[in-house]
Amino acid sequence: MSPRFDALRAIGWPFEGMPPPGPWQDAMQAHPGARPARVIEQHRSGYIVAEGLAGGFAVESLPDWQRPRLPPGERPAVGDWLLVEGDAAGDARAAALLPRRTAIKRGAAGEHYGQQVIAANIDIVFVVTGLDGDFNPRRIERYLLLVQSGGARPVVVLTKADRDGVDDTAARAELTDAIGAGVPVVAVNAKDRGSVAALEQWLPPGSTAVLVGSSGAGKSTLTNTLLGIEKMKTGAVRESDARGRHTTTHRALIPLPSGACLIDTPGMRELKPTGEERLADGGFEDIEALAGDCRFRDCRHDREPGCAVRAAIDAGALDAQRFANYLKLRDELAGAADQLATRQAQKADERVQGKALNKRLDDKYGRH
Ligand SMILES: Nc1nc2c(ncn2[C@@H]2O[C@H](COP(=O)(O)OP(=O)(O)OP(=O)(O)O)[C@@H](O)[C@H]2O)c(=O)[nH]1
Ligand SMILES: [Zn+2]
Repeated sequence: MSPRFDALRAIGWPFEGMPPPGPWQDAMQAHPGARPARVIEQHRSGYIVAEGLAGGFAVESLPDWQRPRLPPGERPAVGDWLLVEGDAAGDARAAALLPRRTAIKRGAAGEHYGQQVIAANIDIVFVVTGLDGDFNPRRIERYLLLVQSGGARPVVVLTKADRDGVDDTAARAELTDAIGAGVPVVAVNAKDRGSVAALEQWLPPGSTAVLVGSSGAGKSTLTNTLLGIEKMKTGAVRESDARGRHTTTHRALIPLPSGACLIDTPGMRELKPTGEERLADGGFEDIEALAGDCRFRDCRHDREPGCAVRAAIDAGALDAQRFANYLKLRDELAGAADQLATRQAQKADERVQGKALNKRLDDKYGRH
């Protein structure tokens, strides 16, 4: 059966039909009986995938993906494209994972590789922040680190620009100080179609976007405005919900009129920077590269002789403020890494104690 590319396109298939020559095409030719489908949920023994907008179906995982020590890059995640064989209504099986283009990763305590892929093949991440009390340049900076380290492109969306007393010029200036000028920043009224249309330039057909940001930042409002639906389950509904939550999470892949697709899963909604993001991948590559030229491998770039980083600052090649941000972040990351190590040590300890307890029970009552 040949793939239905039109249907796939609506859920983010990045080509107009067959992939061009390259690894995707090779994989498809190596599995001529299989067809592409996109992962929308990840479960212990398999995946829910979609071949279009009509419902998902279960596929059995490849045994290889069940190995506990599999590097995170090799286990499919939400947003990945699989090649699947068999009947969607019955015995569908995964045959291969198509190479991943981008990944949003997060440090995960207890994972062997310390990292977990939250979503794959995301082109654009809208980092959504309200221009009200929610506004916090440091938090935005953390999100950017998280996004850029996986290869996705971030765009900062400042919502509630229409609110009284909001000064988006001042907010932008503050933000540019923190993150530099390389990342687009757009201020919008998330409820207004004309205003939100400014985001469409990042939403071409076949692309995949996600919205991240704190609760109340305006993600649902933006989603609905992008969809052209005036009111769905946003604030008004939520206020009547005792648990303070609404339910947009069951729609994992949302096709937009622009031809792009939004991924909205609980994992994405809860995406928060942990502090374990890697500096080298997160927009500080230049500084890390400079550090490689310092005379001492453990140079703190403080007063050490032969410090390439200081030399670059003195020569005006590196902005002192960016370097200060880098140092702050580096200290925070070191703190987070310490905490992580402590947690992992505790876990290992608990496991050992658990085993000892099991053994005592086994000795007493026989194997259980
Ligand atoms: N005036 C104005 N209100 C907005 C704007 N964006 C969001 N709001 C309001 O802010 C409240 C929260 O917005 P939501 O879209 O529910 O926020 P969310 O990010 O989806 O929140 P969670 O679902 O909890 O993650 C709602 O009452 C929205 O109407 C905006 O640009 N302007
Ligand atoms: Zn140095």
